[in-house]
Amino acid sequence: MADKIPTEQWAQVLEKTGGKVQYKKIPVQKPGPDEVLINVKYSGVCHTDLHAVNGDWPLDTKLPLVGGHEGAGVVVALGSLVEDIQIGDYAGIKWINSSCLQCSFCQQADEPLCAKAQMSGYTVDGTFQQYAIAKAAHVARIPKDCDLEAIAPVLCAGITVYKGLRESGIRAGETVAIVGAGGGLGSLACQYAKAMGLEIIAIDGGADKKEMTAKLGARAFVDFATSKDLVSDVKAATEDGLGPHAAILVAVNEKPFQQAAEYVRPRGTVVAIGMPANAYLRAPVFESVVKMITIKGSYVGNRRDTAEAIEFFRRGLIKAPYKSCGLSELQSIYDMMQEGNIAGRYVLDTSK
Ligand SMILES: NC(=O)c1ccc[n+]([C@@H]2O[C@H](COP(=O)([O-])OP(=O)(O)OC[C@H]3O[C@@H](n4cnc5c(N)ncnc54)[C@H](O)[C@@H]3O)[C@@H](O)[C@H]2O)c1
Ligand SMILES: [Zn+2]
Ligand SMILES: [Zn+2]
Repeated sequence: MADKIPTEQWAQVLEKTGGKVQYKKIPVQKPGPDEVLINVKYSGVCHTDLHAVNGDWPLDTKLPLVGGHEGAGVVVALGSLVEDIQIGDYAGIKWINSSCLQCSFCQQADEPLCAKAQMSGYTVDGTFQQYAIAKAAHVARIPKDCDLEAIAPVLCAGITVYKGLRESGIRAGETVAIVGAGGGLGSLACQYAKAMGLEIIAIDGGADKKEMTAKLGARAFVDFATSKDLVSDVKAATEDGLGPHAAILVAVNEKPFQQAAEYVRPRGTVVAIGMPANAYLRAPVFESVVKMITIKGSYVGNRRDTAEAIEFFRRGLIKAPYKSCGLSELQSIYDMMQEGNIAGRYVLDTSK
């Protein structure tokens, strides 16, 4: 028997952009006809949640806001139209909470590009609460043999970097630079890249992140804080000195977005994923032309990418480090993240 659904629950609520989150009790919502209610057991904390708190993107959030979009839990209630997922199933709430499923983008499985897409923990309440709602069509299906705590970071970080690696067109045996490799997305990117048979050059700062990325499978580490010439150091880290085949940018500063086009090899691809505030990509036109460089953005993933990213995890290929703490401690995680002091991901236990 499923536990009775309470009418009230613990949540972290942001009242005002730029303020602090407040741990308090709020009502549990009821799912609409095409929605499910999920008892969120664990939620990862993504840097996007911090962008939402700081209000540093050119896109307003709802307010008051319950953030969070890496929620892993158990389905506890179904809307009247929902048939393909059952009470008791494991499910994940990801960034794309819903989309219209009708526009030309949705029809081609580009649902993140849907103009009517709703985003968990941004335009609708997310996973920093014990019970959260999502459209049944969009919730991630999580197999029962997966650990809900460990899989939480896959639901944004994992899907996003898996998609970004695919978008880069890189092939097994080739070399990828992962920029911001010691952070949440970066640590997952190292694991997906390793599982895909890629050589990894990790770029980030500090001894902790160097050690962590080495354990995750990186062959080389370039420290952005101490390197005197980052472009040459990255090129020098490739066997033939020509630079990596692709760069996956998951850093939260602008500078690396202005360096990558200079160190990828001819025909190389730069994939922008991180979204530092007010930042621009920059590339030298002459070299980009004569080296035939591709520069592109990559935004989360669709439902198929979600299923594939989860399958890598289920097969035991994705073991990214995470630290656990209680939902009540979210503000202190934001403070550490702001300073760039988190190696890997934090996962919140919503029962604490
Ligand atoms: N495109 C998408 O779909 C998508 C999805 C999720 C997150 N994001 C964005 O990705 C970014 C990263 O998120 P996260 O949760 O991994 O953040 P994080 O804070 O966990 O990690 C960021 C990492 O970047 C590193 N870094 C900072 N400056 C750097 C530099 N100059 N060179 C190399 N590394 C540097 C930091 O040390 C840190 O390890 C955020 O902007 C987030 O909003 C985008
Ligand atoms: Zn995210
Ligand atoms: Zn649509």
